[in-house]
Amino acid sequence: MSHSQPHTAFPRSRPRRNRVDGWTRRLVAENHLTTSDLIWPVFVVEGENQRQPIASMPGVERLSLDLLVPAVAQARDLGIPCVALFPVIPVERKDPAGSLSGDPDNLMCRAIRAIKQAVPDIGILGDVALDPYTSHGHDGIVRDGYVLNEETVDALVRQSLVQADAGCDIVAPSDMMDGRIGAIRDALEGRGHTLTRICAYAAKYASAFYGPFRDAVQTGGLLKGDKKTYQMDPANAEEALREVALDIAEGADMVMVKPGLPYLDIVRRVKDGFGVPTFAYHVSGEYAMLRAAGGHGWLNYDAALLETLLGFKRAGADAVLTYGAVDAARLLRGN
Ligand SMILES: NCc1[nH]cc(CCC(=O)O)c1CC(=O)O
Ligand SMILES: [Mg+2]
Repeated sequence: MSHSQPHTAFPRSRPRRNRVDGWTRRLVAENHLTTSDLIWPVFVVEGENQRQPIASMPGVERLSLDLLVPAVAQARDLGIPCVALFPVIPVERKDPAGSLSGDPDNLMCRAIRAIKQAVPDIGILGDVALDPYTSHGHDGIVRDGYVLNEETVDALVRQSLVQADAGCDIVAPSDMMDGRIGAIRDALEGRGHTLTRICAYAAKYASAFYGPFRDAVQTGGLLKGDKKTYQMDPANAEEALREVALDIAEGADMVMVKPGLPYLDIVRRVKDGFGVPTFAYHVSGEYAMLRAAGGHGWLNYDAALLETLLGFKRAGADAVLTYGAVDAARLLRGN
């Protein structure tokens, strides 16, 4: 390309030179998004041949085990390294203590075993929290309106052990109780699960962006009040670093920041400050916003999704949980 220049006052530095064609842009790209950066969250329901759409999450479905297993195999074929499992528990199986969470034959454990048997080469991240199982929708055992810490940790330990026994590769406590990482780590070691990884939702904020997820797992209607006595205040950043430091000291192998886009500053500070594997959760409300705008033709969903995910990488995330993982993997592979 040649353009005539006025011989006065031309810029010697032209950053646009490195943007002039596709191959140069590729050559100088600082960050890359690959299928290896994706964790795909999926919702599991009881029954057979169940494929239930979720109104607030277009493109996402609750799947029964018989349909989940081939979907996970497809994700594996697309190069996605890991799936995150979330069970949808019928309301009549819920109780105030979330007892079903510790049952070795609950839906979650059956899903883990079925996937491990049929698709052994994909990682399974099992969410550890009581909210799918409690009749009040809180992530713990409630007394006098307060979620009890130690009683809840005991339940989370049981839940982690049944999931690890079922073959879960990564247990991921998303509850924000204090001290649970250490308790779970000790229990896993005590049971010989020395290689089970713990991904700590270390900096999880009390967020409005979880709305569609609560539709998906049908806890929204049950939940009274909010989760502000255990999930973090969106105003705080230094506190997130203290939370991460605690979870690493207690034995976490990976840490999660959640939600994603409004908290990219936290992702960057965690990565720079600790250098540990750092994941970010592009949560249901963030996904719903892209889908809604895309559905109206107000933006291009595919392009906005890839740009969003690359933004997570640029902020320092090693992997991103996103409901758009399969879409992104297809786009990255050009099919
Ligand atoms: N243990 C609860 C849990 N695990 C994952 C999400 C939200 C994920 C999303 O919005 O995509 C939540 C919601 C909550 O804290 O109420
Ligand atoms: Mg904590």
